[in-house]
Amino acid sequence: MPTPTEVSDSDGEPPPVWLWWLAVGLLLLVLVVVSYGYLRGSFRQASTCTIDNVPSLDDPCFALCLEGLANSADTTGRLVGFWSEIDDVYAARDTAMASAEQLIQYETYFMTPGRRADAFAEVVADRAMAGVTVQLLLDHQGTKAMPEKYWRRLRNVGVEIQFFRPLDWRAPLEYNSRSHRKLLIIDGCRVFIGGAGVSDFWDGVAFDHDDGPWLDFEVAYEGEVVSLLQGKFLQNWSCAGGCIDLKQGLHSVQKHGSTPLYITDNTSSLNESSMRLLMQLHILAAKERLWIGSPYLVPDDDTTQALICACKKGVDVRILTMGASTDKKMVHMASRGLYGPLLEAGVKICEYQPSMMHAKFVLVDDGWVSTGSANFDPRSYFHNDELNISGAYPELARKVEQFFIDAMANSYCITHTDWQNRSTSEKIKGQMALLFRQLL
Ligand SMILES: O=P(O)(O)OC[C@H](O)CO
Repeated sequence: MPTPTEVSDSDGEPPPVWLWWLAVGLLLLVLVVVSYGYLRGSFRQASTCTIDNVPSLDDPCFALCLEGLANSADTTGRLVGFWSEIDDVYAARDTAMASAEQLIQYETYFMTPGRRADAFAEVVADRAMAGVTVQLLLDHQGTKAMPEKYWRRLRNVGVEIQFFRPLDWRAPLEYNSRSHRKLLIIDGCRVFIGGAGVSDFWDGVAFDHDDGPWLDFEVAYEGEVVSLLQGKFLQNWSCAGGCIDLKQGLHSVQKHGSTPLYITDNTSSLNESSMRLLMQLHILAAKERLWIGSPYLVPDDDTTQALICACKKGVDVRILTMGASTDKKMVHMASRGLYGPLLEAGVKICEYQPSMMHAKFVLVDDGWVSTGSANFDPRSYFHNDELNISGAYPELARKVEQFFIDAMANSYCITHTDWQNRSTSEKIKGQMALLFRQLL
């Protein structure tokens, strides 16, 4: 029988040094991630947003609520285009840019190298060489995959380029707040607003299960709304270091033939959110129908309660969102973790199957519609700069309605039983992702 000393000698080999380093490295990594989450407010108690007695959409007080509560600008505009096939979206933008005579202003979040970025470069370079002022305002994080030589080539032909909020070591946490807007303005008189970045991702090439073009759409307006959006563009352009030259913009445009519209923009703030108030007002004003499109769906508790409340009132509440085709699996897991109470209350949640669903919209009752860059998640509510245009616009509502119906035909609507029976690993992943809910 071995003595205690003999046992200790044979089993007590110290772990190899590399294992210690690995453990220390992992510990540090966890510390950095948790500290980052902590400093960004990931574990904070989310501020509440409960609203009672929301006026109906046809009550003039609803518009006042948008203006006063959700900081929305009251304007007018005419719908001049709607595209829901991704080739058509890029073709419409490229054609409009190619026709510009004085000024192209473009603010976007996401770009990657590829044929879409090449086509974009070709058209803006061509216009710049023809003497058109081209101002590109690019989110630094969302466009970081683009090589420096791409921008150099554009700058060399006179394109003005500013990056929104590059990493600054003196304020590194600000890097979390991005410009998520997608805004193309042509000659100060036509604006394009929609979900698509400038990337081959939208052709469905980048991820597993992504077998077709992404589902998205683009809307174009003319009228006074363009001047106000130019102002929004110039605010961020100036913040990013660009000069505001009013010689070429902010034309006063006739209101004749236009429809009232409301522009809601959101800037980063952990305490308040115009976008959340906008969405909450829409949800609570609905009487018959509330159809929502959002790829990233991480509703806070008050939004969930408002959706449940709408269901209880008899409103037809349906949400179209992404399924297994996703560029952000963690967000999808977090979303699914939150489906339960909504499904139980009767909210229809349908995941688009053929490819990534990326459109962002809210359709309320017969003719009210809101479209733009905002998702239903804390990132759009509290961290990013966003832009949505809303209003009673039956012509646009019909188009978004058809888009929604077509998408639903290719979606799987999850039942409460499906949700309860999801795998243990999905439940665990969902809970892990939700630890960082406020940052998603
Ligand atoms: O952030 P979104 O909604 O513009 O989506 C961009 C995607 O993350 C690109 O992968």
